[in-house]
Order: sequence, then structure tokens, then C-alpha cells
Amino acid sequence: MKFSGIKGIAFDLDGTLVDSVPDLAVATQRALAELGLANVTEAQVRNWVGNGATKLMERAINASSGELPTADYLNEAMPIFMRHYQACLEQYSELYDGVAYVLRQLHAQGYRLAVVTNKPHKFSVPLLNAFGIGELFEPILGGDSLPKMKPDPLPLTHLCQHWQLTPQQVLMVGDSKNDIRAAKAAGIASIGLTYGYNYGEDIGLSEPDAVCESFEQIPALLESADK
Ligand SMILES: O=C(O)COP(=O)(O)O
Ligand SMILES: [Mg+2]
Repeated sequence: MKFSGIKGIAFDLDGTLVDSVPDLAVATQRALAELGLANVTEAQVRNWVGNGATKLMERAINASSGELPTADYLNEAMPIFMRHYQACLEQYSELYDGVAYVLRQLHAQGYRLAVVTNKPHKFSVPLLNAFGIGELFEPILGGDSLPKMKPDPLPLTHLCQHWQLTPQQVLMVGDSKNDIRAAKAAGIASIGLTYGYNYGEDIGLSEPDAVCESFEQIPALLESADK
């Protein structure tokens, strides 16, 4: 059974724990306006989330101006985006249904919990703390915490070493093909969630070990495996 013997669970953040696109969209729109570029929609931003803040801005500038930004232009644009996102981080973002309850339940059952996100670390910790769940995770790894981010397996192999657990004892839960690809490359099992952001694609196509429509389905999968 794929989920038996699991001792630690790595959770993705954006689109898995928190519906953060409303604020990411506002920050993107404000940054584009400050740069004198055309506006983009929240629906567009939803499809650009997944490879970290710099990729998000690169995709937004590309769509807005019709051109891929140069490295210099992107370097200029990033602090503008970061300033706007810092100012609205948790304004319109929300935890998905059941997230706080299920995390507390898993924590109380003795599972080790981590966040492995491509979001910059400086936003990840305050966002989780704003929803009162930050203290449940150790560690919280951001997209800039290590030299490579998901879909590279590095954050997950690092996590296994940090926890002193084998890949077979760790599970990845995420909404994006980057989460599933990272898990497969690290040799760990994965659950794909259907409600988040995956570039508009079906998460099932990435072939996670299980697909869930709701966060609340996760404990039952773990329990059935350990019976
Ligand atoms: O910041 C992103 O692009 C995605 O973040 P995530 O890895 O938590 O989904
Ligand atoms: Mg995600």
C-alpha cells in the first residue's frame, strides 16, 4: 500500500493550503501599473502560478507587453512586485476548506509536517502565521531556500535528510504537476488535489498516487493504508 508507513508529510502552499491567487493577482496588477504596462486578469494570473514569484512576473510582463522581459528589466520589476505583494499578502487569501482542522489532526496523530513551496520564504512564513498554522510545520522551505525548486527533487530529498526519514516514509501533497514531478523524482508518494492551480490542466495527468477533490479526504487515505 502506497501510503502505509508514512511518518512525515510535505505540503505545497499556494493552491493546496491557501487560495492565494486573489492577492497574487492584485500585486501583479499593481506592479504592472507601476511599470506602465497593460493590465492582466486574475484568471490569467491563476495560470501563471507554480514556478515561483520571478516566473510569475516574467509570464505577466510577457503577456502584458507581448515580449519576454530581459534579465535586467525583470531585476528591476521584481522588487516592485515584492513590495506590492508584501502589502496585500493575506488581504483576500483564504485557507481552503478543512485545512486547519485536518493539519491539527495529523499533527496531533504524530505526523511530522512540512511546507515545501515555490513561494519565496519571506512570504510563506507570515502567510502561514496569519492563518494560525505556521507553528505546525518544521521546516518551511520556500522556493528560494535551496539552490533548486520543485519540480526538482532537491527540496524533498533535503527534507528527507532533515527529518532523517527515508523517501518511503514521506508523502507529498500538492495541486500542481511540479509537486508530483518532484515527488516522483525523489521517490516519494504523492497526493494530487484537484481544486488548486495547475496551469488549467487536470492533475490526474501527472499520475499522483491518489487524487483528492478535498483536503478533508487526506486522513482517510492514510488511515486505510495503515489498517
Ligand atoms: O509560488 C508559486 O509559484 C507556487 O507556490 P506553491 O509551490 O506553493 O504552489
Ligand atoms: Mg501549488
